[in-house]
Amino acid sequence: MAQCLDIDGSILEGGGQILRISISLSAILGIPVRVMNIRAKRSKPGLAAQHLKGIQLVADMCQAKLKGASIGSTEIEFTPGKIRGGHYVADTQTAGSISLLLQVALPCALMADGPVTLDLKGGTNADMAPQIDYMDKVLRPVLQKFNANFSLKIHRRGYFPRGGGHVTVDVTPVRQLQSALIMERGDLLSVKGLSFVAGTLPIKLAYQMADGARQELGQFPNVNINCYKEDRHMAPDNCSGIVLWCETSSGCVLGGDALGRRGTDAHTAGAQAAGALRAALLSRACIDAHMQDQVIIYMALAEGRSAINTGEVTLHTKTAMHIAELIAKSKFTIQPEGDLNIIECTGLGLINKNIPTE
Ligand SMILES: Nc1ncnc2c1ncn2[C@@H]1O[C@H](COP(=O)(O)OP(=O)(O)OP(=O)(O)O)[C@@H](O)[C@H]1O
Repeated sequence: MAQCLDIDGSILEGGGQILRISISLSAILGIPVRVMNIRAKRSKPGLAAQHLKGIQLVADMCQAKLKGASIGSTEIEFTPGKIRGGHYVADTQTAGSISLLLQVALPCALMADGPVTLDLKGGTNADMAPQIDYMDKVLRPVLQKFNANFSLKIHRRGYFPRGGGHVTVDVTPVRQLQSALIMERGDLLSVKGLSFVAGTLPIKLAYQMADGARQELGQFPNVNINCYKEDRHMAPDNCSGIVLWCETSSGCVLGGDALGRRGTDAHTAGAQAAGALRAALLSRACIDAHMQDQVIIYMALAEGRSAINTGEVTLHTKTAMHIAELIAKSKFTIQPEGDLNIIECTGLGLINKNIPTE
């Protein structure tokens, strides 16, 4: 077993993402890690429910030894074993994000020795995290370019503060991730979206969010936003939100999303989601700002050179690159090109020996 690597959780972004990417890479590469100063830059440092359940999920998947993992803990040690296929369950028991449980577990599931089913419980549409619909409509097609495939089924929606959402994700592991060149934006084909309300909130809020989004996206063709109210069995609690995604002729998929807020005009949530997408489209970036940090681990593990043309590089992305360089030793570069930046990496080309050559 390799020597234990110390990771400082307070560097750069200093949030939960450092922990997730460290644990995923530790499990995949078989490198024990000690993560210290966990979420040191947050107002309430240490592990919250989503982080704790996420690392326990990965520990389960690879029969890791996990020390120091409890709510509020600022230091953990993770000694991974072999990643096994099978059925795993994680429940944040709060509105802690299901998407972020998936963010830590998905790269590991792709390197398991057999098919993986994840039953994930918590928040489906939570703040400061991708909405589950973003994972399905934006992350999924982007990851397909890396030969990383998954399917997801939403059984029940969970919102702040109660959570209670339930999503099943099926993952077929791969022998090797492939590199991706996401460099040509192409022409915009269409913008699609969903604008929802749930619980006792009136459907008019969904229409107002969609109106706010359409106004912001006025200059683009084929904007089609589906407004609806969630079935009360599927989503008993109150919430509203909007998720937008677009496709281009070269196969780029970009998104933008927002949740409605009590006391804030619903138009504003729509305009916020659309504003993020509009800015990315006008800059001719090939992925949106939130996708950047989420693809770094796949670039680090894939075979060969990946390159992605994107907007301003976020602190989350620089943080993910730093951790990937530290644990996986993959080298990243950022090359400015006018208003855009090309993120490049020659990946490890990790081979999952349990999966036969196709
Ligand atoms: N609106 C959004 N749409 C899509 N992805 C998002 C959105 N907001 C945040 N994300 C993504 O969710 C992840 C959030 O990571 P981050 O470390 O900030 O959160 P966290 O684990 O909840 O920890 P912390 O509370 O410490 O910030 C990042 O991958 C980020 O890109």
